[in-house]
Amino acid sequence: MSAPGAGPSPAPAVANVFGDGGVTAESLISAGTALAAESARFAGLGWMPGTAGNLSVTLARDPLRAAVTASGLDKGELTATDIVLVDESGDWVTDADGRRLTAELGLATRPSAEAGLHAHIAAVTGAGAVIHVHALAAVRAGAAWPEGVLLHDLEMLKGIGHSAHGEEVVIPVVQNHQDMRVLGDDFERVYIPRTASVAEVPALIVASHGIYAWGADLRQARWHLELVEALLQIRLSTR
Ligand SMILES: CSC[C@@H](O)[C@@H](O)C(=O)COP(=O)(O)O
Ligand SMILES: [Zn+2]
Repeated sequence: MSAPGAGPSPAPAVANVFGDGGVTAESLISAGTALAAESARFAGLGWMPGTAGNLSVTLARDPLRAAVTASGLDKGELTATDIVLVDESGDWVTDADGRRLTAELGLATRPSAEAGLHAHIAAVTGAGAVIHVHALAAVRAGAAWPEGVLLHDLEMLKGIGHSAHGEEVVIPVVQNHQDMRVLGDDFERVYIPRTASVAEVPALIVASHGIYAWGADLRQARWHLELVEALLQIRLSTR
């Protein structure tokens, strides 16, 4: 209990279960609240038809811990507890006795089928949040340019860290696969990390499926997603 005047105690970090990065029950539920709100936004845009799409927030690194949306739910109707805490492989985090966290915190019981790719993208890029939707322009562009979608001389490229003029930017495309380890390897093959002279492209098209976008936090991931989808719409309509 808190001493008088000391304010409420912080929620305890359960190191064995959450990892050593300071993940707490409080931060997990706060992530779930943000993921539900963000998910409703994309469902409203028609980018998550049926139960399509999933989102994650990175909560800790070394080892990686991410809150990912639960599988098979209507992504326009998520609540703060419709999430699962996963590790770097996208698997459920368990405590030292192999027990899952769900009962204590009232969390969902099945992580997104694509949690493995979320965790992989977060690990490789350092992203704080990853969003996956089934937006139409991404799927159309992936079909039109399976080797990657070339963009240049478009103002909105500035919003994903590139120049509006004189730079060729490729949104990578990988083939769809149900095994997230295969998709993760394919992602690494096409991902270009940021260097002093080259800016990262914070998005990946999965052909015949949808698009992943990421950023330092949920808001930046959303901006990247919306901008890339808009850029792809322009590319398709001006070819
Ligand atoms: C409605 S089919 C879409 C799924 O197969 C999948 O691609 C998807 O985006 C949602 O999977 P989920 O496991 O609910 O996170
Ligand atoms: Zn999907």
